[in-house]
Amino acid sequence: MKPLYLALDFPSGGQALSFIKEQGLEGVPVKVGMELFYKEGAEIVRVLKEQGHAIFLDLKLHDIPNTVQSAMKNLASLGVDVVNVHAAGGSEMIQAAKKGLLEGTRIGETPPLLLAVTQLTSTTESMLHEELGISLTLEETVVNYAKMAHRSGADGVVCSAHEVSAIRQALPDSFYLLCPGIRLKAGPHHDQKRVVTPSRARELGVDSIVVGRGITKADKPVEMYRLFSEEWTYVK
Ligand SMILES: O=c1ccn([C@@H]2O[C@H](COP(=O)(O)O)[C@@H](O)[C@H]2O)c(=O)[nH]1
Repeated sequence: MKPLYLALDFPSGGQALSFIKEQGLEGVPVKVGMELFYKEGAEIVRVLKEQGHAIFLDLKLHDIPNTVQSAMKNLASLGVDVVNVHAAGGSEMIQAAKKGLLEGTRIGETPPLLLAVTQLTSTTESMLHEELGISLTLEETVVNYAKMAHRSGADGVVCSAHEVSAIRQALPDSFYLLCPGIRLKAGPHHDQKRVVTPSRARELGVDSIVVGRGITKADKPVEMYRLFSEEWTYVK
């Protein structure tokens, strides 16, 4: 199965849960990010799990290895499906994240997938060079991060679909590629810079996509959900 994670970027759990109910989106895979988690904490994860949603907990940990290991141990105990760290934290931090996840997973359960964020989909080539002082190209940077994450025990990376072909050439197909920055052809890009359509992401071999505002801010969210998911899962 190749999930489309609906990004629940809402100010409160009440708003997120009402949205799901009003739009009839009970049970769809969801992404809980910083906005919702920092407001509601683990309780929102418990409620969504109880309602049958697969959960990508997108907190993008980035700290010293010891702190990340302990934090991941706690996150694993929530029973979520996917978690992530910033690849920029380095190999020792990613290994520690993996260790924490294994420590926190209950016996008999599967640990969450561990993904490393390469370069945010809001980053451009010029930001990389001029603001972050990185002289490699964006694609080279993403592929380097992906290789390092793979060596360090991550199950995959978060990247833009723009870099998927280059990563697939460098690493085994089993390496999981999750892509935000997904927009319909005519949709607004908001703050995203490296965007692709759901059908292009599918053609490129992306494993899962994240869609937020294209659905949650639409006039008719459930119709947009249907458009995004049909374009994503369409089989000729
Ligand atoms: O590189 C990244 C990593 C994470 N995200 C998250 O995905 C969603 C995208 O939301 P849209 O409204 O569809 O733009 C959002 O929650 C981000 O925090 C990302 O966009 N890019």
